[in-house]
Amino acid sequence: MGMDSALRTAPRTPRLAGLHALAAGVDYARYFRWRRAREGDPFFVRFPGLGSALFTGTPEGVAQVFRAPTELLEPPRPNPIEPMVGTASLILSSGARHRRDRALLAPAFHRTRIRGYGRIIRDSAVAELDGREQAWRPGARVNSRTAARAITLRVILGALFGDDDPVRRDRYATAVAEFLDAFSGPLMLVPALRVGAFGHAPWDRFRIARERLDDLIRADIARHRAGAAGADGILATLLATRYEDGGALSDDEVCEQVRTLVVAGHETTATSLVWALLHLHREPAVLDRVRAEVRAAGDDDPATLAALPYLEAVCQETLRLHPPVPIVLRGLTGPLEVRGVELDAGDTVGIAVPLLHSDPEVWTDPHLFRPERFLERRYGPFEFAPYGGGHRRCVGATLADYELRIVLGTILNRVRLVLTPRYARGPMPLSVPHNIATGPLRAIPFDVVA
Ligand code: HEM
Repeated sequence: MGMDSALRTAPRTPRLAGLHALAAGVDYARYFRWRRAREGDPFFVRFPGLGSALFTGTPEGVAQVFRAPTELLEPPRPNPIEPMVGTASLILSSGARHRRDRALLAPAFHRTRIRGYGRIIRDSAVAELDGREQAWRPGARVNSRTAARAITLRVILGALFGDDDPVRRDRYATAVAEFLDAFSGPLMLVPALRVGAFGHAPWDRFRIARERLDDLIRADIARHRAGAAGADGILATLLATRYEDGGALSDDEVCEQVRTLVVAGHETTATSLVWALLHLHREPAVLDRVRAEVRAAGDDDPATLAALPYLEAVCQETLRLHPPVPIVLRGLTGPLEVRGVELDAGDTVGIAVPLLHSDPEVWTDPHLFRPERFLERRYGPFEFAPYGGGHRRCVGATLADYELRIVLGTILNRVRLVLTPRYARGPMPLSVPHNIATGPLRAIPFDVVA
């Protein structure tokens, strides 16, 4: 049975599909909960212009998808983020090509290499706290989104290029911000809008911003090829590695992989830092406990911070309640059954991560921020999946985990913050899509008190 014949509970008319898409766009987590409450799991969601997907958010359904034979699963097409990352990107390649490129990229993200990035991560956090005309001095108000983005961009650039050149950093910061801002929600979800209009359409602005970023990346590739750059970064590894048949990535392919890593490795981690800081400063008992653990560790040695169990639990609980990538999609190349629904080649299946992370069968008081749960029990890969799963699980997961703990630990060690009253006590802000990741609707301000 193909997807259409199984569409028993899906919105059927374009008008309804549009309303559903709107509801999902305004508050996707609530929309998912509403569908689960109304129809159970799994259910279909139709995105105008992008097609339908069967969504599941139960460990059983997730296991069926992540355990399916790899040749059955590929990235869905058309893909909302294709213009951002490009078709050569690891995120969008499939089959033998994906296997080959993943094998090429994975060593740069291996546990042993990640430890080497610890110093870059700590220094990036310290530079943000100490630099920029003492933006974090007592009495100052800090925009946590801007600060977190500055730190995570610095980390990924340091990991990519193996050094920290302030001129290049500034150029990239501007180009990446323009690029991300130019890729609006409508451009992502409505492919029909991806047309130019003599340089004035949103699509034109996006392409110009992408070209600007690519110019910077191509200049760095040329510098590396000419031997004028360090050999420690991920870029050097990408350029030096050869496939089994002796072939190598072309400059254009390297450019798309680098653009992918900048985009995938920057906003996701930044948004998690903001949510973690927000929760900690709304929950004094949790903040006290994690700060005591960090202080007792004595200094901000990166490896020590990364190994603190309660700090790790805080980061995991943040990723549970606010998975930055709330939807993980697969296009099918053949038949697959997901919780009793038979899907076929050409169909799309999705994991609704917020549902999985709030499944009452798995999580006690799922709506509460309670890091202790991660110390009391181990959760399996089909219960807790902020990094997706199977053969396409996030290649940067180890780096991201390491980065979250070190940056958060460094901030907690060095400054005392308070939330403005609106965020200290008011309702939690809505989570909305920002480019490749989701994050709080508004920037969350903190006052520095010491
Ligand atoms: C908190 C931070 C992060 C989160 C929550 C996150 C989440 C994800 C998720 C859910 C996927 C899709 C997995 C799937 O389809 O099963 C993914 C893929 C990916 N992520 Fe991350 N990510 C994070 C940080 C990073 C970082 C730091 C990098 C690199 C520097 C990175 C690079 C990638 C790449 C290249 C893929 C595509 C992997 C593939 O298709 O083989 N991510 N990420």
